[in-house]
Amino acid sequence: MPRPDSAPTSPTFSSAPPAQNPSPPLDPTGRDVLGATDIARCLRRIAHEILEHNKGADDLVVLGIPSRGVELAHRLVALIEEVEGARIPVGAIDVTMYRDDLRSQPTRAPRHTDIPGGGIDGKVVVLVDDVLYSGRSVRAALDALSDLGRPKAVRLAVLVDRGHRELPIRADHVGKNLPTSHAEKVQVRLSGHDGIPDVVRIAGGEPQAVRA
Ligand SMILES: O=P(O)(O)OC[C@H]1O[C@H](OP(=O)(O)OP(=O)(O)O)[C@H](O)[C@@H]1O
Ligand SMILES: O=c1cc[nH]c(=O)[nH]1
Repeated sequence: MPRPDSAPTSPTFSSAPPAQNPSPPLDPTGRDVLGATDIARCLRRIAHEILEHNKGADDLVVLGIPSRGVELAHRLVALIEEVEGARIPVGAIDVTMYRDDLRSQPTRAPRHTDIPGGGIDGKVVVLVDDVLYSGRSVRAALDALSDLGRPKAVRLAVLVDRGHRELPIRADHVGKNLPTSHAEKVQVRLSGHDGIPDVVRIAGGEPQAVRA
């Protein structure tokens, strides 16, 4: 969902076009933990946190991790722009080829990388994703970034941190911390990407009735 005037100018780094996988269905037995209003509120707070930490919008570049991180990145940038009245470079960074589980999941289709015209050298890159779990997607994103340039700093914003990190990675900005069991799955659906109202649902795990 690039903005009309955000077509990247040189340098640009593009891989394959976005894979259009249909969203898997939401688990009808899951429980909704965030709705559209909650998600909007989380994003507004994160936008303010980013500006506060960066002392304004100077040098910011916001990159979403496909797939839903890209929609969230665009939403965050719209909110930051609303506050700052300045255009903020926004794009996407595909992590597929940098994953350490490619051998065990060889069928992952490459997604879309779209680095804004000014590149990332010397910039404060804010990586955006919907869910932070093992941390392996973010690790892959850091590797992908290092092939594209040398940012002054990299920060991480996620809508949901569900815990269970397998790597020493933490988010700087978190919409909602959701303690989960390994057996559960956090399902995020966003109107632009999924064509249904925004929702975060926890699916799977133990049946509600036997939960402590
Ligand atoms: O911290 P991790 O263990 O890496 O898990 C988090 C990642 O998993 C999901 O992406 P997924 O690869 O399932 O693709 P999707 O965004 O298309 O759902 C999610 O969007 C995060 O990117
Ligand atoms: O629960 C999870 C774990 C990883 N990625 C998701 O989108 N949800």
